[in-house]
Amino acid sequence: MTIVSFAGATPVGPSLDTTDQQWLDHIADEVSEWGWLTLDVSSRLGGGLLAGLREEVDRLEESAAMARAGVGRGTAYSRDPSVRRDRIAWLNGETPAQQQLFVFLEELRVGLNRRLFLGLQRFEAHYASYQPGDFYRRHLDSFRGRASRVVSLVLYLNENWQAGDGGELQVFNRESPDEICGQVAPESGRAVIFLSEEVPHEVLPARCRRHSIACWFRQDVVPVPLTGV
Ligand SMILES: O=C(O)CCC(=O)C(=O)O
Ligand SMILES: [Fe+2]
Repeated sequence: MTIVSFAGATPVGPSLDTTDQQWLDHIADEVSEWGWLTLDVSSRLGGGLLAGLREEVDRLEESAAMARAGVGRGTAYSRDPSVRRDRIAWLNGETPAQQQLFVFLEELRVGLNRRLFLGLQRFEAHYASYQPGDFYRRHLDSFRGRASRVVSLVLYLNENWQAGDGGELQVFNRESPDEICGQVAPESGRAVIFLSEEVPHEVLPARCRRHSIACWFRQDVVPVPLTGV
C-alpha cells in the first residue's frame, strides 16, 4: 500500500477569496456542531475534473489495478468480506486530475486547521469501487487517540444515480450511535465530510457499480508503528 503525503506544496491559503473563506467557515461550523456534513462540490471541482477522475477509476478497474480492501492495520489487518467488499487503488498525485484534486484537498486541510486547530499534517486518498451487492458495514475510520485519521472526506463519482440504486452512505449520530442521522446518495459531485474518530457510518449494499474517492486528513506525519502500542 502506498500512502501519499501532500502537505504544504501549494500556498493556497492567503490567495483564497471571500467566497472560499465563507465556504470553509461553513464546513468548519458544521463539522464542529454536528461532526459531519454533505456538500455539493461539483461547481468547485468542475465537470471536467469529475469526468477526469471518473475516467481514471474506470481505467484502473478495467486494468484490474484495484485490490480488495481490508480493515484494521498491522497485525489486526484483515480482508473480511463480511465487513467490507469494495476494491481500492491509492491515489499517488501523479496525474493532472489527481493534482487538481490534491490542490482542493490541500485548501481544505489548511482551511480546517486555521478554523478548528486540528493540526492536520497531510492527507491520503484512494479510489473505491463497489460492485452490485458490495457494502461496508458500520465502522469508524479511526480509533480515538491514535492521532491518525481525524477528518474523512468521501467524494462520489456516479452520474445518474437513481433512488433504487442503493449504496447510500448511512451516517449515525455521534452522540447516540444507534440513531441514523443521514443517508447520502453517492451522486457525482457530492461530498461528505465527517470526524473520522467520532461518526459511525456504513455503506448500504449497492445495486449498481459505485465509484468514489475516500480521503483522510491525518495528524501524523508518518504512521505510528502498531507493535507494542
Ligand atoms: O464510500 C463511502 O460512502 C464511505 C466509505 C467508507 O466509509 C470508507 O472507505 O471508510
Ligand atoms: Fe469509513
